[in-house]
Amino acid sequence: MTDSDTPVVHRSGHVAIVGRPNVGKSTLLNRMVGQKLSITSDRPQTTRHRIAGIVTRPDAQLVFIDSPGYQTRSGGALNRVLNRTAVQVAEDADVVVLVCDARGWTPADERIAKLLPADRPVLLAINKVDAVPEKARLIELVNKATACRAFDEVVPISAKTGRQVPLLLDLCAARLPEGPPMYDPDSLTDRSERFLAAELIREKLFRRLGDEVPYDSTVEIELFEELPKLRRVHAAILIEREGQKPIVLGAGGERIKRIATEARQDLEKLFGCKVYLELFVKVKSGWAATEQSLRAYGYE
Ligand SMILES: Nc1nc2c(ncn2[C@@H]2O[C@H](COP(=O)(O)OP(=O)(O)OP(=O)(O)O)[C@@H](O)[C@H]2O)c(=O)[nH]1
Repeated sequence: MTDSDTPVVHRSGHVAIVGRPNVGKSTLLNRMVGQKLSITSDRPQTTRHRIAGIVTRPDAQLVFIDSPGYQTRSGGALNRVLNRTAVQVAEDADVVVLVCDARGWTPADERIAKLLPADRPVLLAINKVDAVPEKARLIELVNKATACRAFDEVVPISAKTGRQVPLLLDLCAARLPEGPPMYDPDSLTDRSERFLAAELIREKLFRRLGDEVPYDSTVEIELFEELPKLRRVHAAILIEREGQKPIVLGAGGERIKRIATEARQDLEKLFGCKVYLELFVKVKSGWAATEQSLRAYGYE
């Protein structure tokens, strides 16, 4: 029998990436898809939306869904919505990747592990192994994790360096149901350019302002014009109070200018064309207070 006689099995399906805040889910998604789609920062809970990153290979199409980090402490409406989205993401997927931090298995990891559906493959990705040189610590973590639930596979990875990420990708692909691709092979995400623009601006905002960023601030795209070789974007950074404005603007507007420049450069790379970005600050008091107003901003 020659290779060409071998029946070609094609697999496709959804892979949920879940885990507590800050373990590196977005970094992993970006690494797998090879493009900057999901925002990353040192600040927990910067991911608030489900984002599909799509990997198309000859044998499989994997549609990754990034979820907001599970917030295991109780909180306001924003946290309730984030938690609901995260559980739902896992339940909607064919394969679940639980990401934890190699530096330690925490009670929060344990609670999330137990929330995950029992009737589909769950893989444990122990991320940031580059930060833990001692093997004994990893073994201890594996023992703790596997004592709390069974995993289909346990894979130590580094989303940052890419170590063992291809293996994780293969293990996910092998567990998807047989079927044709669900998306065009050229697409990287089911999110619109408009959505990605808001996410990238938000990432720059979080990075530039660190702990100073007003926690509930978000970004609203007020204009998104798609021209043949140009995108014109007007975006507002929404803050809670007038008093927070100087923090975002910086002295002489220098901070917001830098945020805009960095976001524009990333957007130009992502869209492959020139981007005119106008960024401004708006006070929108009480936007995070109700689930209804969250829905209005696209939080499911
Ligand atoms: N050393 C190391 N750091 C990593 C690795 N992967 C991610 N990080 C860092 O961990 C931090 C959090 O990464 P994110 O990808 O934003 O984490 P997340 O889980 O998506 O966070 P939330 O959006 O809060 O749920 C960032 O500073 C990353 O650079 C890794 O493999 N090694």
